[in-house]
Amino acid sequence: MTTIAFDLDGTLIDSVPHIHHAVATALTELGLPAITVAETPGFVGRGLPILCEQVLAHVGGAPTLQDQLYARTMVHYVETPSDPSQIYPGVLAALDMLKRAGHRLTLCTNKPYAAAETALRDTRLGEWFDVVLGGDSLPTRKPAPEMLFAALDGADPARALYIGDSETDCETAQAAGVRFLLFTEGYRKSPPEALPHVARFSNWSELPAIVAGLA
Ligand SMILES: O=C(O)COP(=O)(O)O
Ligand SMILES: [Mg+2]
Repeated sequence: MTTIAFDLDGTLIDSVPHIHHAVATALTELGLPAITVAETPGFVGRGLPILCEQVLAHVGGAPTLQDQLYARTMVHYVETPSDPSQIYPGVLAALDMLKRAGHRLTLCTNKPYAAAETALRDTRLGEWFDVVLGGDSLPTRKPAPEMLFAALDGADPARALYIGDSETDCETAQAAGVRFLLFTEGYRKSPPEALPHVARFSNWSELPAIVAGLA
């Protein structure tokens, strides 16, 4: 049995439309210009506090509005249903095969826990994971390694795997001493070669065989 940790946004779910809706609605409520869908991936990956800080700078809003933007975005994050059709193709079959192979599946996302919980509930992805950790579950968030350590629950990091889409995930895996697998269709900013990984895949149907070769 291998403990496998998964990232959420840009890895299991193409959540940019949902995130964009929440942030753009919150910006409008605060009387600020909205961001576009195309701009949104550039703000995703380091958690909601950093997203709010960067979005405010981008639209020319006062930094003092950060707490309000966070609070309003959270309301829409939690109240707006997540669409199960935004799960990347092949994710459910891959999770099913990995679970049947006896692996322990866990989730490590920088999305605030309440928003992750509702997304996992709406998409029914939640039932696959033994442990779910969000960006505010611990005093630190990714790329600090504590979230991965907590998901491993004492298992040897060197025997575990972490699957994610971004620079943040790669740095987290490196900090924790966990092998990193890169899903290439998410919200990465740099080329795949720039992110050290033991394997990469663009289609979830490839993952069970990759894991079988590494576990
Ligand atoms: O909320 C974020 O910034 C990113 O979330 P993720 O860690 O699931 O990619
Ligand atoms: Mg991600």
